[in-house]
Amino acid sequence: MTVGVDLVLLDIEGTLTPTKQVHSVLYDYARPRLGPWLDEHADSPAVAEVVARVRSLAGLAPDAGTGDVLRVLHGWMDADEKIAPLKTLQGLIWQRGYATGELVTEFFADVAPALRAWHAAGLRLAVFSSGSVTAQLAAFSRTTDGDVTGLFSGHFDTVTAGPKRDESSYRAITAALDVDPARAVFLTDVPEESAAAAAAGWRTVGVARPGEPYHAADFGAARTVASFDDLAFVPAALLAAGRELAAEAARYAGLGWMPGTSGNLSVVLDRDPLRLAVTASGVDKGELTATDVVMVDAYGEPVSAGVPSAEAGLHARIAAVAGAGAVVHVHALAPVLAAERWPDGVRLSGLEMLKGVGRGAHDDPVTIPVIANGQDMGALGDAFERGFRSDVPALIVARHGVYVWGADLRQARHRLECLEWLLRFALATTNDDPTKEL
Ligand SMILES: CSC[C@@H](O)[C@@H](O)C(=O)COP(=O)(O)O
Ligand SMILES: [Zn+2]
Repeated sequence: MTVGVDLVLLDIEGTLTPTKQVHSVLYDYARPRLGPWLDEHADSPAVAEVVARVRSLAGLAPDAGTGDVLRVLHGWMDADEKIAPLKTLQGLIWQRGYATGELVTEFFADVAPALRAWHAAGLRLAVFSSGSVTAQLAAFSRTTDGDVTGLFSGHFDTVTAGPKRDESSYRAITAALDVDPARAVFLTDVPEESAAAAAAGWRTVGVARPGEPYHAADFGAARTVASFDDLAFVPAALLAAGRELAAEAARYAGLGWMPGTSGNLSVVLDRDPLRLAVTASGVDKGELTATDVVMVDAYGEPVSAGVPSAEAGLHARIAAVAGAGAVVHVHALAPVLAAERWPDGVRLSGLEMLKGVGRGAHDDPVTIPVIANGQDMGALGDAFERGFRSDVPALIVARHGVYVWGADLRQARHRLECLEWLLRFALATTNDDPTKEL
């Protein structure tokens, strides 16, 4: 099932990394270093604050010595208490471990490819872990899959967001990231965390990995997966565009303008950088579903999963040059016949329907440019740009089809329907004298 979301929030332990890694590798690394760290950094304000908070939380005397503080810290660690001053201290120690290369984060094998794919598709990624933000950044800077810090646009811990089983923490994250929780998903292996996020309006997926402590946990109504391979996330806007493109393509197919698998449609998702949602290649455009859509860049190259239309490069060029919000390409017959009759451009005048392609009045003529067909979209794009006029929203590719664009799919459709009518009229009224121009 493909889910449209804008943001993926991730738990770490048991979700991205094996739990044993935290319990044996990281805790074993931190435990013997806690005491020396307190001694070595006694002058550091951060450490002084940690010590003061431990004394107060554990009910120690305000001047209790390092030995007493250390005993409390070790007790919390043994009980796996996620208490903020302990987490802060561990974070500092781990940070040095990652910096020196003594520690390397081991992700589950399915994690890094999924994170990279989601990020490449334009999803925002963020982390919510009981490990401190400092520890999170350090852990992601040195992983079995390299430095992945660049993939994340937000880090939250129990200090910056609140307890992980508390609904308000997820509301705080929603506010901090300025995201609609209905378009955000939280992945965790702990059912209580999943429930708290769901109560705050988030989508949730339970991660029940084989061999992990919560592998048999009950996530209630939430979907559960054993691996990120089972998750298909696409940007919510891409899925919505796919739905719109599929409905639009069905209309054109119904008109007989998309024979076989011909034709393709696109809408602009973003201008900076340019991103378009374009129909998938080689499929019957009358049978498209919302997921038969691919995000492409300014060159028509895919930036999400799937194979985009072979003509995506021309769509992107038209969107960039004309500032169009939607581009449609169909293999209706009239435009191709018209280009055959008037290969230097199809001049149309004296018809009320011209107002449907952006002219001011019936006596405001227009010439639809014609370019030669080819398989190189860069060359087609250059030819389009040479003949481009900002007040002509159409292009005929000889012996191929027509491109029409507009602010959105509806405007492009209205223009295409009117243009197709004009071209049929032009052909029918010049049949006796094919050299005649309207
Ligand atoms: C009948 S095949 C036509 C294609 O070669 C092409 O011109 C077309 O319009 C559809 O290509 P597509 O890659 O499916 O978007
Ligand atoms: Zn085509």
